[in-house]
Amino acid sequence: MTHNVSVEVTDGFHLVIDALKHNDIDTIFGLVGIPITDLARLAQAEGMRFIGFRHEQNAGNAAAIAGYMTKKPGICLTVSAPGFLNGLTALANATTNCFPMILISGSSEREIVDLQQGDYEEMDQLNVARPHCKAAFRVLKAEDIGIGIARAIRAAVSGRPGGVYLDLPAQLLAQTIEAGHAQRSLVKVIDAAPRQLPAPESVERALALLKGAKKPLILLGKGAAYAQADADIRAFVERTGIPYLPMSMAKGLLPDTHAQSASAARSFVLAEADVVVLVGARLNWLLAHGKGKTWGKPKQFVQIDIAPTEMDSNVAIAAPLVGDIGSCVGALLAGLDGAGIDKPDEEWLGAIAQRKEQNTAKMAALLDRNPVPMNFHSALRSIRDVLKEYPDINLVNEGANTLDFARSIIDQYQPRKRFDSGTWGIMGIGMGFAIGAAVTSGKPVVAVEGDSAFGFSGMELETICRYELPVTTIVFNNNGVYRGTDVNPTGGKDVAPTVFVKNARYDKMIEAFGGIGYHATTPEELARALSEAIAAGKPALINAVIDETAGTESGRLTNLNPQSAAKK
Ligand SMILES: Cc1ncc(Cn2c(C)c(CCOP(=O)(O)OP(=O)(O)O)sc2=O)c(N)n1
Repeated sequence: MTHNVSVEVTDGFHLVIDALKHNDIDTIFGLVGIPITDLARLAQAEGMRFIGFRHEQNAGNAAAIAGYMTKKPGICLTVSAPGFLNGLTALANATTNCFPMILISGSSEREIVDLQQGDYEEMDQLNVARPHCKAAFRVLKAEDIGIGIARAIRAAVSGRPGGVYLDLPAQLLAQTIEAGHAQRSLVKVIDAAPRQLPAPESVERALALLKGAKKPLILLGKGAAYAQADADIRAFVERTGIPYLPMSMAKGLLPDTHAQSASAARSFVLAEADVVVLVGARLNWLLAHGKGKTWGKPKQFVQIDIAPTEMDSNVAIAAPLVGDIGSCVGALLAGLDGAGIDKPDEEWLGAIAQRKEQNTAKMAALLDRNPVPMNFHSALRSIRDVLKEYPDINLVNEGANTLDFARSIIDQYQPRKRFDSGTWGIMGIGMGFAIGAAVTSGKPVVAVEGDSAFGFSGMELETICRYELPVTTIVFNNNGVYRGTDVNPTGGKDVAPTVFVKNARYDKMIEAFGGIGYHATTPEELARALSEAIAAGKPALINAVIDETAGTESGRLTNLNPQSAAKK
């Protein structure tokens, strides 16, 4: 006689969801399709949030900014090949910016891909991903899903955070596995991003260098914001009395109105400082590689970074401090009293104050003007004055002139509230970051967008409306990329490469999805619309008409454009 013993089984679909939830991950950003539609349905049915997008790059950007805000990897889920490739830009950008995220894509079976037999959406995704992310893994057996998710989480957040690719062939999801065995295969990641303490001698060396400094400067990078060591970083700045300069996404670690902020004297302090403490700021193109006329006189650098190989990347580092930023800053603070470091010279502080006063007066003169139509400055003054009333607002910002001017005009008062084009200067992060920030924080978001930049992700207005997110998008509409005045030299029918439809009404776009559209032609109209939109807490778009002649090609990066011989 045979006995039918029923064995409870589960499958790969359920195991992926169980493994994510087992590690306290509650949200997936993605775009459904073969073979992951049912995975998205199941995630939602099992109590996770699945935020469905209109393009995978925006879902990836939302996952990346969620990782930056929480220090837990954001999850992006896509279909194979084209969907994976659309997500790959966001994965690469996350890795470049050190945002922890995991791109999970369905894929074709190995035996078909490796024989190149022409499967539906066939691509060797694991090998395509590898050069563009921090780590990449593939899972072939259901019992390995738990360890695969664990490896991806640890790789994304440990050491220097970044993007991780996890390849899930379609048949893995349908694989069945005995339920008890499945449960035992789950892995809860313990201490995913362990503290990495600096060597005592490195701390002493750094403090000794600071002791000898006459014109010290602290430079805060977005790594300092990511570290969530806000109190210690503020204490280090305030106890040393050293002037500081925040990179754009580090703004708000101390309020931009802080007396020690040297932002209004940026060029002066970079050129004149003698010892510079880099806190989670890499000496890449954003800091002129630490050399040349931007940096003027020879400097000595203290560099705090979690990656030892970051040291000497561009210039010699006199005092490398390798470890996680919280541990490094904490060690400096602990050694401060015993190091006998004096407050900076009054002459140095006075020179900075004078330069700040001069530059602030120049900016005030620009901001006080009220040209018709608006220019970047009058529009940004209006936004600045409204946002002053919302110190915890999330601000997304991209464009060329819109990015450059907003960075110095709109003050930040709290850390991890400004999200922008970052290390790559990438366009297209706008709506993805806005959705990621709104879903992650549950708080209002204002996205200040160049009209070209907005165009990269504008279809996500429907996503914002569908989830009723408190996102107000302000489109700086100057009729084109950088500006709207270029002309086709041939006189032909085609407009110039940088010009858009004149006087477009982007506010009508959001109305198509039930959002609130505003059309603003003056700073007063802009301020009124912005205040109303934030108070309403609903999806809104303000079409801000900006003088089409106001832009500069490539904003402050004009010098990066190669000059064609014909132009010389
Ligand atoms: C993905 C991508 N494509 C193209 C660019 C080149 N680019 C582009 C296309 C910009 C848009 C500038 O136009 P805008 O209207 O957004 O901004 P402003 O009007 O504020 O100058 S800024 C910039 O560097 C980029 N950085 N990233």
